[in-house]
Amino acid sequence: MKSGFVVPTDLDPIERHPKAVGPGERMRMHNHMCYGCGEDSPNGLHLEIYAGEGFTIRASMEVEPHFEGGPGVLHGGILTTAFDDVMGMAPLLVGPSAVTVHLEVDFLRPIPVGSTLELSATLLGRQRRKLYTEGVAHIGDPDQPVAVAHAIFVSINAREHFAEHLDKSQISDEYKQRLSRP
Ligand SMILES: CCCCCCCCCCCC(=O)SCCNC(=O)CCNC(=O)[C@H](O)C(C)(C)COP(=O)(O)OP(=O)(O)OC[C@H]1O[C@@H](n2cnc3c(N)ncnc32)[C@H](O)[C@@H]1OP(=O)(O)O
Repeated sequence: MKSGFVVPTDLDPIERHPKAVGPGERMRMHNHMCYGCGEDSPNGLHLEIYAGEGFTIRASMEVEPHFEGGPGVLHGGILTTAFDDVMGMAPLLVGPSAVTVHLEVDFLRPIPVGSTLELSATLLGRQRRKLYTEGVAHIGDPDQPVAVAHAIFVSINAREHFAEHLDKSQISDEYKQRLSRP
């Protein structure tokens, strides 16, 4: 497999945040209108995302007919979105809100409509504000991945990062209230 993703060798130590969701528990929804995991997003993926052991995250996704790209198979962009969201939860195990700055996917096998896609993500390490993650997807045999992803997230101050665009949110009032809390 080819990949341009390089994890630095001089990583900062990481430890699970004391307030992070425990292994086996569902990750707290960061935005109920999120296209990936928001339960109120009308056309979203509705991913249910769980914390795993250590620095891992997992989720399942039913490959619905309206996720089709090529005939009978999952659209690659939908898979990429699912990876983005599941891997984007990994930084929350160690604390910070973080946004994607880089995401790459190796598509290994077609994923048929009607299958159940199992996604997992691992936080590989941290260097300053950068959080390095790996994602794996399979549809049955965990030893036969159908796709592998690598991404870098950068931690942010959510209040400052989203301030300029908050008015465009479908739930701007809720967010203004949330982000104004000390
Ligand atoms: C409400 C809760 C939500 C919680 C969210 C929970 C889950 C959400 C899941 C979905 C996630 C998304 O889709 S997020 C949406 C898509 N992403 C975005 O919109 C992000 C757009 N980008 C940005 O706004 C900006 O690039 C920032 C703020 C992330 C970073 O800008 P900055 O603050 O000026 O920082 P900067 O110095 O440039 O970068 C910091 C470090 O990252 C490195 N870096 C920067 N870009 C890259 C890159 N493309 N590839 C590699 N490395 C990079 C820099 O070299 C530097 O490393 P060094 O000098 O330390 O070595």
